[in-house]
Amino acid sequence: MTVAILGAGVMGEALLSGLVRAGKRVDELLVTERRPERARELTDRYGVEVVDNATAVKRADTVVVVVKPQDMGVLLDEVANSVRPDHLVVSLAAGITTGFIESRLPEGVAVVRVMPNTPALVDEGMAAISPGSHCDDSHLRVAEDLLRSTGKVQRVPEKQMDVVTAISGSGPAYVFYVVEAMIEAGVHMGLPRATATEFVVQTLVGSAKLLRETGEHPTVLREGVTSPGGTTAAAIRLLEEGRVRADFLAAIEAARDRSRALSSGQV
Ligand SMILES: NC(=O)C1=CN([C@@H]2O[C@H](COP(=O)(O)OP(=O)(O)OC[C@H]3O[C@@H](n4cnc5c(N)ncnc54)[C@H](OP(=O)(O)O)[C@@H]3O)[C@@H](O)[C@H]2O)C=CC1
Ligand SMILES: O=C(O)[C@@H]1CCC=N1
Repeated sequence: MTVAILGAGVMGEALLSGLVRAGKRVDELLVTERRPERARELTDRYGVEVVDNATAVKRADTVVVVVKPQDMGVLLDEVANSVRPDHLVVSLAAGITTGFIESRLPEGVAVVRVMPNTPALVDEGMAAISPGSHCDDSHLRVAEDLLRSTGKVQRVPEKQMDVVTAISGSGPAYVFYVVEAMIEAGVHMGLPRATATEFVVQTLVGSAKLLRETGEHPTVLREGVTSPGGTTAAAIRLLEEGRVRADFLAAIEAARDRSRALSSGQV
């Protein structure tokens, strides 16, 4: 089965590299890119063939579109004539609905909407997938197999996609933001940057593993760290007074609203 990835920037390359790591044959992969230097880079790195969008679609069974939401309309118009009824089109674009994609393609084409995230680069991705109106279970299974090469995959109703985008699609950025803040705090108080980075990153990895392996609620794990009258309680008190929890809610609502706005074509 030949898979074409249209637009191999950050997320397209994450999928491409995951498929290659998972043992997908490179001669069953095609990539498209606008800039020749980027195309050369991808060929050098993965040995993958880079072609134009129409050629990629014609030669592929599954077409994965990974351009920015703002570029989707133009790209779909460009390839619509090359799309066949037996194609599966998989979109990784934030906000863009399966209805929007179906309306730009020939009647009856199966479309799956996916929201991946960048930990896919290290096979720890979390992807949500939703079927369009012409999808059956076999289409969803093809999309699941593709995404499983980069981490976990879960089916969700499309109406949940904007929230999922705000939580797990954008989520790594929130985590990196907290990591940055913790490293800066260490440096501010005199730790060498390399030392602060090592301590914060390992704390993050260890905490994530603890959450996953124990299955405990985060509140229980936090209580385990928070000794009565101790250091953690002093820090958490400040975070609560700073309304950090309320800010997270407002920030994630803003991301959800932005995803909704992208679906209605707002740039
Ligand atoms: N980055 C992330 O964490 C996540 C991204 N996504 C989604 O993935 C999509 C891509 O995002 P991301 O990878 O970050 O963005 P990038 O800008 O890194 O990648 C998009 C790529 O598509 C190329 N491109 C644009 N138009 C065309 C075209 N007509 N033909 C061929 N190639 C084209 C761009 O080329 P050029 O450089 O010339 O513009 C660029 O290399 C978005 O829709 C985003 O919502 C989803 C989840 C997470
Ligand atoms: O910021 C964005 O719009 C994309 C979608 C989710 C993560 N990055």
